[in-house]
Amino acid sequence: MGILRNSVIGIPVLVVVLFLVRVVLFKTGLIYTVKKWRRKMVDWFHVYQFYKVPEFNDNLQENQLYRRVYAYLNSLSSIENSDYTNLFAGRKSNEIILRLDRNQVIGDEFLGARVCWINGEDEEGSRSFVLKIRKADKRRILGSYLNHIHTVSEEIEQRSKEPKLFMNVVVSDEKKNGRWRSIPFTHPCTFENIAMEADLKEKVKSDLESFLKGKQFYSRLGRVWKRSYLLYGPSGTGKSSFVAAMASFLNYDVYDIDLSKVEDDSDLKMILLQTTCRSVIVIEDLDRFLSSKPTALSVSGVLNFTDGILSSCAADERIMVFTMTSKEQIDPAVLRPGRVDVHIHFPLCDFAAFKALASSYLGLKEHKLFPQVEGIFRNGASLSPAEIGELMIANRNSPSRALKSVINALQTDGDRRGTPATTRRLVHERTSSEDYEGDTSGPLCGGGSSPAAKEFKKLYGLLRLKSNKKSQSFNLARELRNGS
Ligand SMILES: Nc1ncnc2c1ncn2[C@@H]1O[C@H](COP(=O)(O)OP(=O)(O)OP(=O)(O)O)[C@@H](O)[C@H]1O
Ligand SMILES: [Mg+2]
Repeated sequence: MGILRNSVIGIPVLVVVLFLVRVVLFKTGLIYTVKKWRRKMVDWFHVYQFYKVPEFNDNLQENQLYRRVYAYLNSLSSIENSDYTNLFAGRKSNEIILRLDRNQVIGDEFLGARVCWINGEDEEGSRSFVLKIRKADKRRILGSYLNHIHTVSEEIEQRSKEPKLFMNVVVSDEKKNGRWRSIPFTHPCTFENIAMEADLKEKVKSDLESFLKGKQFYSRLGRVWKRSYLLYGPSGTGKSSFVAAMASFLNYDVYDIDLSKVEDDSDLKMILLQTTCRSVIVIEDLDRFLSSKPTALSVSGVLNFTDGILSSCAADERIMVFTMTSKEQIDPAVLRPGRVDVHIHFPLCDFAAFKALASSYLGLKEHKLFPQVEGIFRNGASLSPAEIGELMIANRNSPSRALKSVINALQTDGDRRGTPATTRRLVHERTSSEDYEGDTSGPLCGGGSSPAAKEFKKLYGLLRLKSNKKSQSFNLARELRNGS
């Protein structure tokens, strides 16, 4: 009876005491001391192995693994539990970053195993990280754990990297190295700013994302890990802006190759070999270069640059982008699949694009003048997004005035786009390109230089333009083709 009474009173008392001890441990922070003792006890019953990652190797060169471990450890959430942590201001306002202090310990878990890292520094100031791992876990996880650190730190570096814009320069013969000069790449354009069919934007984004994840896929196929895009369309339709958007989406550096500063094919090879991985390599106005060829650089030099054996020696994970006004005159071999994987057409504005511009430049979703603008577009008038954007910026304080000036410009300049002025421009491009290609076959080219044939070419150009206008409109999704 006494025992029963004792346990009836004793158990609740014990529960209350344990609860109070727990409250005291947590409130006072003594729990961390208890945990430390418990860890020390557990350590007594395990055999550990230590791995040191020094900051510098024997030749006093930077140990890349140290840099990776540093990035990895400082990204762990358990850094907050370390006894001593440094706080720094980040790049963005209000951003605070945590950095492990020297001789501090940080724990990590991987595949069910607990490991510890010590951020060591000796009296002489040599720094290193020391990994403490149970011998029992070492064989099971060490290899994959180091691989994991590698992958995570690479991602972190990629995310925190400040992209650069590189431009090729002409240097003297003795100094063939260092052909690139760079500045921080701070172009504000993103996919969101570009007036373009939403579906197409999504397709490009997912194409880029699947490219990023495709390392194994490309190596299994024995292909160089690169992807090339052709952006073509009239001036001011957003091709260069799109390149900037691609680069900021990927957080890649941009190498903008000015072909007029490339002496010859071997010079181009040298330039390519000096690019780094994870970059967008851009050649603007390729059609203009192909038709004028101001330097000793050959067309095959440019083609080898895109798909030759040299490509495999240069840095991996590259996006190549070519821009041009029109691809009609270009030899199909230049643009064959594999050489250029994705073609994207940038047309002049249609009403949908105009509305997207009005929304981002003027904050207008609807306006009483919209039906009139739509009617003008339907009649075939058009301007480039750059022209419309400029009018909107100039009149941004008065949306109605902005729309009226767009209507006015469409009725004057825009009208000419669908009729002789544009036609002349395109026919001229067409003719000069045919001259360059020296194509003497086909229905257009019998007696290609006679005035009658020229008239026929102009007419043909006009017909092509009209049919293109219908088919191309702003339905760009069809223009996106992957590897075909
Ligand atoms: N589709 C678009 N959406 C939003 N803005 C655009 C668009 N197209 C052009 N712009 C604006 O027009 C200006 C010129 O565009 P961009 O230089 O990208 O055209 P481009 O096609 O490269 O012209 P070019 O062939 O002459 O080099 C940029 O400031 C850009 O903001
Ligand atoms: Mg451009």
